[in-house]
Amino acid sequence: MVPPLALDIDGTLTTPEHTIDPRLFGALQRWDAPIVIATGKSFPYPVALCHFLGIPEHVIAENGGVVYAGDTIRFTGDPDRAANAVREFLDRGGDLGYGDVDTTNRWRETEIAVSIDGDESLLRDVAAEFGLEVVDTGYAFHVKTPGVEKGAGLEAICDILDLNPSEFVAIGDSENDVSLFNTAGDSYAVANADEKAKAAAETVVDESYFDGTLSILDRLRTQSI
Ligand SMILES: O=C(O)COP(=O)(O)O
Ligand SMILES: [Mg+2]
Repeated sequence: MVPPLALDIDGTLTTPEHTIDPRLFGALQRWDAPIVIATGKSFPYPVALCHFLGIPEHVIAENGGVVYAGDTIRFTGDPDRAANAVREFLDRGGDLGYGDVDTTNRWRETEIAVSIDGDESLLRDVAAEFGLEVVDTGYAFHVKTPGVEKGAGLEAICDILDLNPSEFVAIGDSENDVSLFNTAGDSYAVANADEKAKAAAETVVDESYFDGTLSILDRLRTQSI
């Protein structure tokens, strides 16, 4: 039996060009155990990914702020505080960096993302004043409520689906995956992972991006035979 998976998206299921690696489709469609997609992206992104992969929508979005599985959706965090902090960031000359339509934040419900090119030190100052934290995923800065984490999201999904987090294998690439690694029974970081993710993972593989994830899936499949 292959183990249940908790998979990060950016840096883990993607290519260096930020696109979904097309080999993901075959790899996950053949996976005979629950799969949770756990991301910092807003809710529609992982839902759409599951939908088009043809797998059940077991989703942790917004770094744990939104959890969806079965017929249940759960929200955690303080969206008003995040909105107030970002208003202050903008008032002091900061820029979210996503233009007027801003599809990165348009459907965000519990936290706010700022472009990785944004003013990090201003953002960190303002977030601290509002009692919020900033998570750097390598793809964006996320202004979020402390304690809202992918790991807590995995516990919530397991509660909904009557699974045990210790059965899961987590794969990720950045500091927003550390809590996921600590909650799952086993954990892998791909070679492009940041230092925090590498330090927290049980195993760091030699390959990067989806090459790394595919090598982990092959390894898990072989171990399960
Ligand atoms: O949205 C981000 O900044 C990163 O997303 P990820 O958690 O899927 O890597
Ligand atoms: Mg990632």
